[in-house]
Amino acid sequence: MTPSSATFRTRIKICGLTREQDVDAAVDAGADAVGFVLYAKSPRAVTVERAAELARRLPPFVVPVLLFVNEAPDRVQAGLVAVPGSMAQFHGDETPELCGQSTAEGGHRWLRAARIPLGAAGAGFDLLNYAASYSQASAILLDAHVDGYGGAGKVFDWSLLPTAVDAHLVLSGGLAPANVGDGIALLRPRCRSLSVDVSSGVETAKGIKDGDKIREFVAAVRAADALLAR
Ligand SMILES: O=C(O)c1ccccc1NCC(=O)[C@H](O)[C@H](O)COP(=O)(O)O
Repeated sequence: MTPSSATFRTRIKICGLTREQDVDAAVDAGADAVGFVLYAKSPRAVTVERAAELARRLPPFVVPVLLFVNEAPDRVQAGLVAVPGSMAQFHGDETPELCGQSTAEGGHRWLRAARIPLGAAGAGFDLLNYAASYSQASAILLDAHVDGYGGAGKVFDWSLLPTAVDAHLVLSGGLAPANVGDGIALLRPRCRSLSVDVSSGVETAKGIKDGDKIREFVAAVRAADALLAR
């Protein structure tokens, strides 16, 4: 269950990109994936066409992730076709069946966002059952459950998570250079693999990323990996 090697490298997704310079900064800093929010109500929203345009800047092996909230399957499929090499992130109330239906054509990989209540209420979230229900997902992205679905910069109580989850996990929700190392140290031993995802913590405004904050965040992840490899 735990990573096969002590030198496991935590993968990084920088989310909510809207500008060319921010895509370039994320790639240059070492991001493994970049997220484009296709949920129109988000202040970070981009159109499919804009996501495709931004994604054309990506070198090979950096994955464009398209974020959907309760989107119709045909529009999810259209987005995945419009952005070659992309994967979907379902961040609404999509059922396992709907996620599968939306990605079946083309066999796209996809992420399921699990939105965990803040504070002690998070103890009631049954991640083991949730992960089992979404066993076809490439990974379960753990985010804080706040109004507006996501991108709120809020941290849920990581200690409430089970001590062992047989799934690839992506820790998300209020991450920043100051806390990401603690999250990696706590959660990496509990899952098949751990990645991290950040939006607010590397911004100066919603949808406007800061290159220095991105570089700081990546450096903090690398420092955490180095510490755990000792
Ligand atoms: O980022 C948004 O605006 C957003 C809107 C609606 C649904 C999902 C959204 N973002 C999803 C993400 O994957 C974010 O990176 C994640 O929620 C973490 O955000 P933050 O706490 O700001 O780092």
